[in-house]
Amino acid sequence: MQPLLIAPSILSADFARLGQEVEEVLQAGADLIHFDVMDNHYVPNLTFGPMICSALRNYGIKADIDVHLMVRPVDSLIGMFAEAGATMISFHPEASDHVDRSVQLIRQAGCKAGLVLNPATPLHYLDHMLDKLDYVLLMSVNPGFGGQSFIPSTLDKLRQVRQRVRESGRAIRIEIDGGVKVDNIRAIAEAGADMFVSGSAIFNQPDYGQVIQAMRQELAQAELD
Ligand SMILES: O=C(CO)[C@@H](O)[C@H](O)COP(=O)(O)O
Ligand SMILES: [Fe+2]
Repeated sequence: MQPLLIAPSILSADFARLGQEVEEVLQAGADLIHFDVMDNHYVPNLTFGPMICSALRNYGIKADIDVHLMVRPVDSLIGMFAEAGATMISFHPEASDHVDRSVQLIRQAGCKAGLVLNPATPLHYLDHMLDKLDYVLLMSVNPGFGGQSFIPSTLDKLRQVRQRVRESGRAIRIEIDGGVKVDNIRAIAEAGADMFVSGSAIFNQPDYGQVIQAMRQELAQAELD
């Protein structure tokens, strides 16, 4: 099992002071930054693009930036985000006409590539792709908004993804995104996730370090295979 990583989603940060927010959450113990890109087309919300990513790099942020593309089409944004400083890029297979090509573009751009599965997206999207992916991002809410509740059936799906990853024999990370909090993170880890996106549970509290530490304490008690 690889180290368990906590990735705060800046969707719930204070955008008026984004650089400081990212700096603070990293100082509070976060491992990397989750960057939700929404286009008001693939999902019914609109957030930020590559310019904000490069602004964070120019501000001095050195941590991995995990770009979660909720956009259609996908390919035209990949190079722009890589140039802007993204180190990981994931996309939703339903939003790409050529999933394998999109993954190739991400890897050619020097980033880690992830495929995102919505709550109702079947696992067969992983067929023929697991050998080319660096991570699978499993949505535990429907994409588009922060602050939603974790969909409980995701735990079973997570166990199935973990089994597939195990069978692949590759060190593919499994990231979970949506409704992750101190009180469910341990069960999520036990079901097979090793990277945890959390937005509102961290940024809606005054002390980010306290939440991240509480999450790490829960993770330390998880019974992992
Ligand atoms: O991709 C998304 C939502 O579409 C997420 O990354 C959310 O931003 C997570 O926020 P919380 O559910 O943790 O508040
Ligand atoms: Fe996300």
